[in-house]
Amino acid sequence: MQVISNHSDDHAISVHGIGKAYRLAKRQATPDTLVGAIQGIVKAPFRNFQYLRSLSRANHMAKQDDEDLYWALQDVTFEVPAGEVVGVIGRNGAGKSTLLKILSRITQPTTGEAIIRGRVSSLLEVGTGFHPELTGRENVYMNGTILGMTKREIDGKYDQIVDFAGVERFLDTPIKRYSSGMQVRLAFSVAAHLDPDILIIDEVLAVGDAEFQKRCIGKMKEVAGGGRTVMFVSHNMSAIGQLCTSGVLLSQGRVVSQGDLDTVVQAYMDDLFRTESSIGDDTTTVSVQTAVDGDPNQRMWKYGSMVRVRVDVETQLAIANPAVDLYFNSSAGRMIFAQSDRFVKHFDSESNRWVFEFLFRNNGFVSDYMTIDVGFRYCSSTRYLGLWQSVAAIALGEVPPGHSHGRDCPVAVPCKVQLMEAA
Ligand SMILES: Nc1ncnc2c1ncn2[C@@H]1O[C@H](COP(=O)(O)OP(=O)(O)OP(=O)(O)O)[C@@H](O)[C@H]1O
Repeated sequence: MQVISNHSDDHAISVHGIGKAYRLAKRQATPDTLVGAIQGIVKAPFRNFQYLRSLSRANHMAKQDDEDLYWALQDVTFEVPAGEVVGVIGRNGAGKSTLLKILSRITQPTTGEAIIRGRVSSLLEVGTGFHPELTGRENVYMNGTILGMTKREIDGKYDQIVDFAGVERFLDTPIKRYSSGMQVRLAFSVAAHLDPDILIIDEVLAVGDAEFQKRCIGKMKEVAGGGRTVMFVSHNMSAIGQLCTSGVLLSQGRVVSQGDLDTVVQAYMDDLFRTESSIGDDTTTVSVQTAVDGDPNQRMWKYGSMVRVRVDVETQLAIANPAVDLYFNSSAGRMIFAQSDRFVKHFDSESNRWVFEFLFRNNGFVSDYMTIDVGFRYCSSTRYLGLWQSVAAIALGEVPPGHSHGRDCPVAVPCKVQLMEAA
């Protein structure tokens, strides 16, 4: 249950059986009588004491089958040779940030140990590592000192840090007045320039603009080229591919693939980019299939190609006005565009199945990937049924050289929506 710093061995990072448990908050029962309320007040100190003790037990005596615990990481074991650039990937909530927090000593593992060989510099959530009341300049020196650098060493790096971050005019302004973009630029610059042996970066590319992202990747390459070890979390597979030499794939807190980058990324794509799935309840099943240019196995929705989203609805309910809604979301979880078919005129009471087809052309929306939320609902005077789930995801390609980026219409445009009775 510890994070150890050590300087022998060829591995910069060795992680053995790391687990991290969080204790789930329990809802307190509300008394419904006056006597119950008085009893509650009398017993409160004892209850609080028990609760605090249970919180400390999460770190020391956590059992894998304890129902009050949520295991964000379980049995995570891997080693990173010095000088390697490792991409840590996985779906939202897989445990990536928790792992980086443990390696950066921001939080302690509940089980297992991490051995870190060398000085670690990390950039985790926006704002961590900075004191909000101190100025940009003071924070640069504070971070350098924490990393074990002398004032003279920091002086030597100072101009490069400020240059890279582009915050010259705000150096004497307290950090709390910086925008989140400025904070990230400065934090990244500090982390990357202070000569760490191990650089740990969590999803910095999600905050900055495209130009800054490019410079970050360049800088991280430079750091890696100097023989440093880099651990980099990103949802952006193109950035991972440009930068990393190996990967670790986390799924539900466990390592499911590690080593060769191509193999790890492929395992992630297979897991993430389902082309078929279904949701439902006792009465209704909604199945969704995607196909790109007619190929149901194709996961890449490239510039210029068509994606067909087919939604099959089978229901035992006699319903009117069924509606299917599609929401396309970026990998950062932001909705990019939506398409609804709310005005279904055709309804055959004999049939309990419909097929909705939506067709979209990629007119220049290129990024890493999008997920599709599909919802089916109907309203009647007495009943409402709503089924919502993220059911499919499609990876986007690059715009081929010489083609327009479709700036006038960057999102895909639905070209056809139709309702057909199933055969
Ligand atoms: N302080 C906390 N208390 C309780 N649960 C937590 C805490 N921090 C993280 N978790 C949970 O642990 C799991 C892993 O979270 P983590 O942030 O490490 O995932 P992630 O892979 O980085 O996700 P994302 O890609 O969305 O950033 C999530 O289910 C999260 O809700």
